Amino acid sequence: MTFLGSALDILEPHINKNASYNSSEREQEGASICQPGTRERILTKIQRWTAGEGPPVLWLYGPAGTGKSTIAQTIAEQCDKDPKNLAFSYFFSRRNANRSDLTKFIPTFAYQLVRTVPSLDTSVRKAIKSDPAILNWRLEDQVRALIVEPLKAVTEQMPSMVVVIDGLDEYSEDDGKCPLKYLVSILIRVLTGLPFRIFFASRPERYIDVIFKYQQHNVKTMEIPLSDWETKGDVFNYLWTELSEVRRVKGIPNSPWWPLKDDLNSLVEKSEGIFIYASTLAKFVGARNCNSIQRLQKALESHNGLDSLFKQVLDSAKEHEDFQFVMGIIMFLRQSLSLGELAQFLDRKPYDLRSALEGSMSILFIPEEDNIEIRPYHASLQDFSRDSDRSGYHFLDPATNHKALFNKSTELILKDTDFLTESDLSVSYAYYNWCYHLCPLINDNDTSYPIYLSLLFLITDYDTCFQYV
Ligand SMILES: Nc1ncnc2c1ncn2[C@@H]1O[C@H](COP(=O)(O)OP(=O)(O)OP(=O)(O)O)[C@@H](O)[C@H]1O
Repeated sequence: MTFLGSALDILEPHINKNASYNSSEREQEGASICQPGTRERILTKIQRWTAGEGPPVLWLYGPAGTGKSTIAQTIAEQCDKDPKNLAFSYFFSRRNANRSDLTKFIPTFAYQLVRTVPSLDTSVRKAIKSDPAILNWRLEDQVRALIVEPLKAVTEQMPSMVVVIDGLDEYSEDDGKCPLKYLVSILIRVLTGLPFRIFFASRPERYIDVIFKYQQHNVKTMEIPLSDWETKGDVFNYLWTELSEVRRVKGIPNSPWWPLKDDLNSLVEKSEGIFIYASTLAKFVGARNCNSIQRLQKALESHNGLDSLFKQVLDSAKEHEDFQFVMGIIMFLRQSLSLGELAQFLDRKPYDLRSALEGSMSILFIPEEDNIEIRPYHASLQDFSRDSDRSGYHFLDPATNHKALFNKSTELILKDTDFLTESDLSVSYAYYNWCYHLCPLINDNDTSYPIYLSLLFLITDYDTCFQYV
């Protein structure tokens, strides 16, 4: 290795050029910043944090497609302007596995840091010159040699700088790669003693939650759940701006006004505040060479555009052997149950359910408390799961699932020695809904159903029975 030139020249062959907020790969991915008029409150909160308010670590988390990367992109861009205090930005990507290669992570960090603080160039260069193998060292030693020591060597007063790391859930540990928890904990442990503020963003996966909750170095983390921030108004503004642009570009006449405010409101309702729905729709309606007015009408009449997102999440969630069963039960329950009630209903432990559903936390709300209901973030997940044309091999068969629910209900009722008690909500669910789950099975030739039916007629309330039979 030659040492002519600056630290940037030496590091350049060893960095990942695709992962920073302003890489061309990010541009090709369609990375954008938050449209003006959207996300104002949450951006203000994060801007206050970048300016020094609150603990040095921030974790923004939220369901799939709600706009986390767009917020991370906005913060990275803002910090890279005035005052220029972006130390490093790194966007992991599910689609671009090259970004999970951590051998380039710290050299990329050092490279970007030297760009922000040119006076670090000499000490970084010296460090690599003293031992060129640094670039192959383990992560923690690389951070110390390429970031911590050079920062200690500069005499100038360092401003507080921001590190933006997006998509922790998109980092893949496959092929024996360094576990995510090491990466996060090394960064937190080593960097928080320095003038860094670290912004992480990810989906609300349990394994990531555990990393932040149980990290061992007592560094406080500010957690921002994206679902706590109302987005319908933002999605309305977004659609309004995007479709007004479509009207302008396509020369759609102003009278009658297009799009109608009522139509936009219906679309906002359909989106349930999930940005990816709105951005998919805007692309669909605004595509070149199409009749945008007809397309908008079609979008209003059709199901929404979250199917590919559902498939992506379900593909990995179904790896848990119990996932399909528990998911089927949740999708076909007549009314939602809390996690604890559902566990009782299925004669499982709450932990078993959490574990079975672990991979689906970005489309299903899995509460931490047992007394809170499990629910999909987007109601269309149910329609999707029940429609084989949309869901393909993620289709949940109504007969199989109603049968499972009916069987569980009968088991509970027949075991209920405290005849007709309603003290336990899972048993109460069984009493009130066994018939609802039986009805779709009426043509099923399983001979036990007539027997169950007559038994249950005897023990449950007749009004409920006759309502459905
Ligand atoms: N505030 C916003 N203004 C404009 N567009 C937005 C905004 N938020 C999100 N979008 C658009 O919505 C889509 C989804 O956003 P984004 O990728 O940021 O979501 P995400 O929560 O990071 O998704 P995932 O969980 O899949 O990583 C993108 O096309 C993005 O451009």
